Amino acid sequence: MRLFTPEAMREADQKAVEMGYPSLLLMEWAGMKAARVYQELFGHRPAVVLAGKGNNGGDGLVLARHLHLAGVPVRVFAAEGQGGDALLARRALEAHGLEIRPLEEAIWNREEVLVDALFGTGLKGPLESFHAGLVERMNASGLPILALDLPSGLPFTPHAQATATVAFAAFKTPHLLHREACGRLFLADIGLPKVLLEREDLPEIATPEGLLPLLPKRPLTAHKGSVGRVGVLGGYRGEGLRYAGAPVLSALGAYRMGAGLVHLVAPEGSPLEPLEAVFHPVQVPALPSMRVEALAVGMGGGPWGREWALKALEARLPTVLDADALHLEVLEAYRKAGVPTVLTPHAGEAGRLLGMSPEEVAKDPLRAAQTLAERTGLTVVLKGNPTVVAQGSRLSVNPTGNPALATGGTGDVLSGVIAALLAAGLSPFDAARLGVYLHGLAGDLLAQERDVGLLAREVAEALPKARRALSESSIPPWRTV
Ligand SMILES: NC(=O)C1=CN([C@@H]2O[C@H](COP(=O)(O)OP(=O)(O)OC[C@H]3O[C@@H](n4cnc5c(N)ncnc54)[C@H](O)[C@@H]3O)[C@@H](O)[C@H]2O)[C@@H](O)CC1
Ligand SMILES: Nc1ncnc2c1ncn2[C@@H]1O[C@H](COP(=O)(O)OP(=O)(O)O)[C@@H](O)[C@H]1O
Ligand SMILES: [K+]
Repeated sequence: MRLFTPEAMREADQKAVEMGYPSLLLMEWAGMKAARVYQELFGHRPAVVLAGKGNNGGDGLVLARHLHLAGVPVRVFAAEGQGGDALLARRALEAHGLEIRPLEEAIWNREEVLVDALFGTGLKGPLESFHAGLVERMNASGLPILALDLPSGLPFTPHAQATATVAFAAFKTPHLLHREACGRLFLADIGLPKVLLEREDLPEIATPEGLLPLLPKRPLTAHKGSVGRVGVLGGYRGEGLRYAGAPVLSALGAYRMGAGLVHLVAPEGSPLEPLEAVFHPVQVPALPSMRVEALAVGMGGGPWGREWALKALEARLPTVLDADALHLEVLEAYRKAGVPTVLTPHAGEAGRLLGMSPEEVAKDPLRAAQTLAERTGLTVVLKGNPTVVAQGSRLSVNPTGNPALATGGTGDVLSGVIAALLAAGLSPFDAARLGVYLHGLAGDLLAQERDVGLLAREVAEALPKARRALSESSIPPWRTV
């Protein structure tokens, strides 16, 4: 599945029309599907539809007609001056005898649900004056808001803060970059010819269907030496073993992701955990002899991070470089050596590598991840919401994960997860996108019970359940209607 920009979506719509597909059908399906979601979420609770004068407003007018036909009480406030399909939608609604009042008179009461059909992909620049005020009034109402296609105002501020959003035909960038404003996500197939949605040049959204074939299989004859062995190198002696837990969490991530054996190389005196690991206490960063197929390097390494990474490079094995191992000259050495490498920076670490502030990175994570991948020639996992995986010109945006994961050590777990998948034979890009998806899904499963107060080790423990959920496709990140 591809992530569309508003422009790419407009192109697809235009091409559909050129192919002979009537745009009015798209609008009809959009409004009808959105009405179906409305009823699923709110039943017969009365609706107030707020419609702009473009096609997004047109979708709202179609929805109003379908709700009316289904017996849901509807009041409609619409901007004046519709043309094209939106005008036809208006006439069709009027034909049913529904009164359409001017948008300026929009008012609602406590029993109602607001349908935001003000602006979709056609918005140019931030909302101002009347529209800004209207959206702020909607948000302050405390009423549920169902946004059609996009919460109006996105990607700018102010914007509607939706309870749920029905995206039409495909997800667009704001759905994933401003997930918080969208509430629950629904994806509505509106009958757009499928070929128009196959755009290899656009970033992919990682989906359960796309990732499932990547899950390493475990044959009956599997043994601990055949399913992938991981070496974890990290920790730092100088500050009284302050981050001694980081490599342990990485080892847990690797085991819970299915590694057959995990070797833990850490400073002398580090905790001998997890019990299942093979321990290699060292005086200084070193690469002991061990039979492994992939490495996770740098967690809790502090000033030792650089040395850990340079020592690890001697193994010439697929490697995950995390945290303190992330230095430009280290990355250059890995690129030169041609070692399959995944780096896992958060916005702060990526910003340091790119010479940007963390805020600039977070503002456009797709571009930041791609720039870092191009500059280093390696596979980049830019962690955050959303996490973005980049390699060369390939970009994959991850839809799982939630703020419950914002707690110390969850990134360490992720490095072990990706290393386990590398050890199982996946390519860096596949190990990264599958690992990130399952790690986020583990967090989502836990957040169903508790949305704060998670421990990183619990995220590791939830990984097998996430793996099961993926193979049964039982926890989709959105609903398709
Ligand atoms: N074939 C299609 O094109 C389809 C489009 N659909 C809907 O159409 C939407 C896109 O429709 P449009 O391209 O008409 O655009 P919108 O309806 O999103 O908005 C366009 C209108 O907003 C005004 N506007 C833009 N920026 C503004 C600003 N900052 N402040 C105030 N007014 C502003 C424009 O002058 C125009 O009147 C999609 O999001 C989707 O909801 C659906 O009906 C499905 C099919
Ligand atoms: N708000 C959030 N939404 C989704 N995922 C998040 C959020 N906050 C943190 N995470 C995830 O949690 C992990 C945190 O990693 P990191 O910052 O390296 O932590 P640490 O160094 O403590 O292990 C990353 O995988 C990140 O994507
Ligand atoms: K909208």
